[in-house]
Amino acid sequence: MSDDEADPELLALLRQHLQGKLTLADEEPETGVLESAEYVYNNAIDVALDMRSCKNAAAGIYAQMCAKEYSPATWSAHELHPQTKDDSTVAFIFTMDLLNFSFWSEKPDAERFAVSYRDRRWTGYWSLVAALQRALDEGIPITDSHFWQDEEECTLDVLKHVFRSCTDEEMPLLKERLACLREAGTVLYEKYKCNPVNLLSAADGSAARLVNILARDFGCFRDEHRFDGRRKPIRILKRAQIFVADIWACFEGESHGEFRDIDKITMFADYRVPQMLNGMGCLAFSPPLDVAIRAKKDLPCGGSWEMQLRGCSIWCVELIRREIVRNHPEAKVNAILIDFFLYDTIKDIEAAGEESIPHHRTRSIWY
Ligand SMILES: Nc1nc2c(c(CN[C@H]3C=C[C@H](O)[C@@H]3O)cn2[C@@H]2O[C@H](COP(=O)(O)O)[C@@H](O)[C@H]2O)c(=O)[nH]1
Repeated sequence: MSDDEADPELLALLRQHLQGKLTLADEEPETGVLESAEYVYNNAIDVALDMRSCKNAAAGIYAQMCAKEYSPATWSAHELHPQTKDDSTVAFIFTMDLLNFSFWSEKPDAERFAVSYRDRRWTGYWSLVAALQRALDEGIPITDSHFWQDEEECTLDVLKHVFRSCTDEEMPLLKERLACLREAGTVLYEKYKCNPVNLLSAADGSAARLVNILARDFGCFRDEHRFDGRRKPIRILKRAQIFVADIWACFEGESHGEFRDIDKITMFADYRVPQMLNGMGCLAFSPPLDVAIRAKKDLPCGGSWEMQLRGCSIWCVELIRREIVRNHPEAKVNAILIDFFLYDTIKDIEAAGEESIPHHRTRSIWY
């Protein structure tokens, strides 16, 4: 066959494709979060990454993760997380990550919102998990999407009871939490036979596809924002991603937790890990931003400062992950496990009263 004659087989394939008979295998989906994070990093002026500190942090993080044997199994080691591995656990984690936002308080520790459960006083993220477990113990079907839709049963007062505090401070954004449950109940009823397990089936083993399904079908998971005049929204998708990560970790990568592309999940842009990254010298703040954070000023949701904090944190953990993998090609480490480690570590630092800077203050349903 001379050079200018096309391969007959290729021609046949092309003809079939043009006739719509040949559907190329579904492109593996991307979430667009890492692309968004890199864009924010490249256009940030109030948040920067210190590469030397990122390299040093990578070595330290990897050493400590090895010493603590961080793995997906670490997730279930937390006494409040569900221990069974079945459909009810998927419903629990879905409920938890629908409401997994904004626990911070300006009150002193003794007066801040706290949940009393199993003879302990739980604050922050753990107050959410404790309140859900307590509700189930009390026979309230808080993880059942039929309950979320029942406006007679699932009222704001019932939610206030579920999340009742052992102090005078109420859980923040209770009305918004009820709205999240209502919306999720409706979407699950309309599209997923009322069962969050059907979301996993729709994702067909792809973590990225599951994140995209949550962002497409549930407004309360659509953590996307304008930044720096860019037409395409910046995708952060923190609670959609942490839902996938929690399922993956809880089921230790098997059954409901089996995702062939789990490493596409990024760090979860919350208000704790940026605090940790700054404390390690990896994230640097401009003087005005540094002053605002230390003064515990409100950073408006979707504002430039807040978007730079969230986007640069995602990119920072990605660079730390790449540095770890470059030095340890055999490492079973991804952005999820690095993130879980950083969150748990900043919580230990906070418990010891050794934070070097307060976490930033943005009140929102996104994180
Ligand atoms: N980036 C990131 N953000 C996380 C977590 C977790 C808990 N995950 C558990 C599961 C496995 C891990 O080992 C953890 O034990 C909660 N958060 C977020 O933090 C904020 C709560 O802060 P505070 O009020 O101080 O508790 C709030 O936005 C919440 O959504 C995480 O892991 N990563």
